[in-house]
Amino acid sequence: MKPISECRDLSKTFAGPNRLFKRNRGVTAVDRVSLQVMPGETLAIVGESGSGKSTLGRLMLRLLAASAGDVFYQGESITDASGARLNQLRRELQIIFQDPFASLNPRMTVQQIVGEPLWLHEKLSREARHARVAELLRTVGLPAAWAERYPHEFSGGQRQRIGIARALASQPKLLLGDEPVSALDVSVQAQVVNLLESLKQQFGLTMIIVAHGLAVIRHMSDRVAVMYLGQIVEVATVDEIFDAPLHPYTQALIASAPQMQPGVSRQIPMLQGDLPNPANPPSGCRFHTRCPWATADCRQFEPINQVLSGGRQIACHRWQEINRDRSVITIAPPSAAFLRRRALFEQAVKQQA
Ligand SMILES: Nc1ncnc2c1ncn2[C@@H]1O[C@H](COP(=O)(O)OP(=O)(O)OP(=O)(O)O)[C@@H](O)[C@H]1O
Repeated sequence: MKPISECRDLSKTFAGPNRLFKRNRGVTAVDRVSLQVMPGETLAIVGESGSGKSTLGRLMLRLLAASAGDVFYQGESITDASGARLNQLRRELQIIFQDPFASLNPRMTVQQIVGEPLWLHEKLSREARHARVAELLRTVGLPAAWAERYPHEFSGGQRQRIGIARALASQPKLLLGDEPVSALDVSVQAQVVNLLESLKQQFGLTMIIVAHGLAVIRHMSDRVAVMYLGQIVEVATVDEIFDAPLHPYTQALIASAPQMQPGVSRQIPMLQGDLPNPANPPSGCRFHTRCPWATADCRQFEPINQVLSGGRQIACHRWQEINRDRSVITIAPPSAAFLRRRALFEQAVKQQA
């Protein structure tokens, strides 16, 4: 099966406030990330605030232009897509925003909000638009008769449903949920999560979910990519991430949510300190300043992203030592690219010695 969405060595640097200052290099929010999203799956991107999750999601939807690297959609490079092609992509690649209060135009009725893409992209007649909006509202669990109301007349959960109806109006293939439920009450969160799940089945959608909330991720996703300071440190199935995380950062992240694994959390060091400044990330492995396992090598050299059996990925110098007791892990034969990078790494270690 080929990925529906993919990025290779993707980077995004936001310029600093004053570009005239040479020392102000800006923030590299996403740094040489490679990731694949398979058709029909829900891939979650997790990490602390500021780790680059939203930026990566937006780059993969071409809502943002990359600074370097490539983005592919259905096998086609869309890195430099523009004009009519970009408009077409806007329909197929949709986003649901975190804040249902800010993302809907308060001066437009629900009919106008949800009907806008139908008018813009499909040029549907007024009657056809009304019928389609009514159908979309029913699909997301809202009465069709509410189409003439304004966003302020709805609760947070209902507004998020309107945002979902608007995204569905374009018949998307790939949906990015950028913290889709984090602004909602916990009871409403579960309803919206269940709605997204059932819509995914109904319309055969592929989803990328950007989220802090581990409970949401565990419930919704098939695979999880863990981000730290602009880089992906681990990619695995949701069960592997929660039951046998390999990267010390993933382990700390899971342990920081004690309700997820009562008892187990005590055995793993909790995450200490704050995320370093993304504008000036640590050398070597970016996690070394907070990692209880860090050695001199970790401080000096970036870890190689290793692909294990089943497509699991891990970028940590010491993951095997840290996880010595886990017999479940089998290692796939290393790729030629991995061997080349390891040879370069070993050469660099020798030169430093
Ligand atoms: N438009 C922008 N201009 C300048 N810097 C930006 C911009 N967007 C994001 N950044 C910076 O890029 C880094 C990553 O931001 P991003 O929003 O992608 O992280 P995140 O993991 O999604 O965080 P959060 O969970 O808080 O949304 C941060 O340091 C942020 O300040």
